[in-house]
Amino acid sequence: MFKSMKRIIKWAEKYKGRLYLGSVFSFFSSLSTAIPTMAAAYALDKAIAAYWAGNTIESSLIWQTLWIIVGSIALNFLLSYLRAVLQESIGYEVAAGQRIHLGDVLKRVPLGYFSKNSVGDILTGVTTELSTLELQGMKMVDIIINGHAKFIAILLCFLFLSPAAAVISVVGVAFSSLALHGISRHSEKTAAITHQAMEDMSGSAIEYIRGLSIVKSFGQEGASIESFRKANTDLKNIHIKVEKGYTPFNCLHLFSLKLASMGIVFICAWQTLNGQMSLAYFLMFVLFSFVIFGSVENINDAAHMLGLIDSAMNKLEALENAEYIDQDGKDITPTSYDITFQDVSFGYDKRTVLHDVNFTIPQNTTTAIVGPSGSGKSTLCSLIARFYDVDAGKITLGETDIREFTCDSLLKNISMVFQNVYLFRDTIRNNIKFGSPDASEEQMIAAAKEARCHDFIMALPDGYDTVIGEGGSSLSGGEKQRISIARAMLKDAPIVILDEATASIDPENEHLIQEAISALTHGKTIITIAHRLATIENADQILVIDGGTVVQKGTHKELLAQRGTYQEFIKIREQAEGWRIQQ
Ligand SMILES: Nc1ncnc2c1ncn2[C@@H]1O[C@H](COP(=O)(O)OP(=O)(O)OP(=O)(O)O)[C@@H](O)[C@H]1O
Repeated sequence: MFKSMKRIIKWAEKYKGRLYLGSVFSFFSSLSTAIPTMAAAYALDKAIAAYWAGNTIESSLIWQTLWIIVGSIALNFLLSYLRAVLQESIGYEVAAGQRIHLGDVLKRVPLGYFSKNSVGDILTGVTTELSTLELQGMKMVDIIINGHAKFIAILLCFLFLSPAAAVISVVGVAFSSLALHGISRHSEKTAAITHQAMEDMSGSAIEYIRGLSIVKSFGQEGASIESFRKANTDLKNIHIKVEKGYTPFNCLHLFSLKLASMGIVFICAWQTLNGQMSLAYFLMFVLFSFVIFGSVENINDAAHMLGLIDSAMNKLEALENAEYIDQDGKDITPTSYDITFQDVSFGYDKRTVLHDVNFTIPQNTTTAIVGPSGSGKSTLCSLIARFYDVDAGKITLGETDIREFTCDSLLKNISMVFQNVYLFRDTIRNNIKFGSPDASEEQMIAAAKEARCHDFIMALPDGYDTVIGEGGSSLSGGEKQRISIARAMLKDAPIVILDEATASIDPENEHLIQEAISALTHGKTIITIAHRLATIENADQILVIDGGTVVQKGTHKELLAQRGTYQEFIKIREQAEGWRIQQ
């Protein structure tokens, strides 16, 4: 339990001063809660003594007692307030910083990380697990420190007035600590399983929601609802099992404290009957016997929660320690924008996808990459942007191996337009300005005009302030494409990687997208996964990829003259587009 607490304090290291000062206030606030009862007992004792002596009760005693009670209540309020001000926001402040940091970590890990770790795992880490720490971390530290502080404060009074009652209290707390240790151990053992079940639940919920359109269109519930149901049942069963395992320790913890309360009442009654304690102090002890353990009782929940927090911290540490792809990268400005692949091989996991790839893309030229589905075209583009690192060989930009760049300094030079456009749930303005947050309104509108999307944006009721749905769900495929082109245009990077849309876009949209692409690529180094014959024909260089290697390389004319994959490919494209090109 204390080990977990130390971890939380380390987590909030930046705010350690506030945390400790808050604990000091917490201790004195606990001490001040005992003062009214003690003052009342003292006054009652004096009053009873005066009554038996036949004297009148001095009014000054009543007033002094009253002022002490009012003063200690006010002091308690002030100290509790100061503790709350100092401690309660710490969790939120640390978690907010950590969330940004985790976002940065995820931006810098290789994309392979997301294949090895499920979205559910990562999502649970940055949301649920971090929230557990954020909402509960400081509270648990307070419950444990405050719980013990309150106990020690009242124990000091006991030591002063009845050492026997103090001994019984310590024995009661010692027994309850054994039970708390059991709760901690049980929680440590089960927390990882509980978190895994929560991650599975998130993962299957994401999968189910993502696949809903398919589920509806096929009128089937399918495997996704099955795994959602299974994850739900597993989570319920694990929660019930954990609660059942925790109940005996919890009962033992509460039982030892209740037994100690009864022991205090008995010993004080015995001392009163023997004339060793006054009636007033006996009443005070009866009251204290109920409150002394009140704060220690709450520690059982904290002990259980600390196990969960520990497991959440393990998960967050694993996320934070993920290796950056650009760990040793430097901010480099390339000497030119020539891109060269030298003996490049690469595979996802163990399966090699690219073998000994060699080619050069000279600056300010257009290279079309063609080849059958699954041949490795997108993988080539991902390697240029360093979404993954090559397994063998090297890729250079200018004269420099791209592994020497930081991701930011490399990607500053590259704009990418994907077939599957992702737009953020934000305004159209912010989506266009995503890669260039400092761009002016005029520059943003100019890019939108060049990308042929200004007119349809202005026709929307809120224009550029229109908030689009997650992933761009409230726009058509063609509109999303053009916004992504405007985004790339505004970035104005010297290298453009383009995955040409093959989706069945209507002729009007295709025409607009082609116009937008021509504006985007003017005077740049272009690498395009090309499907349209016009693009292929006009490229300065065509790379034909098949089975993960470059099988042909040259201009359209040169390749058409050769027998091979390219001729086949062109034949199929001609049939698809319904026209023949002139040789
Ligand atoms: N993230 C990934 N993890 C594992 N394997 C992958 C991953 N992405 C692609 N692959 C595999 O790598 C091979 C090449 O894929 P790639 O997407 O580069 O082909 P492509 O030529 O672009 O295909 P298409 O024209 O259909 O988009 C395929 O066999 C594919 O299954």
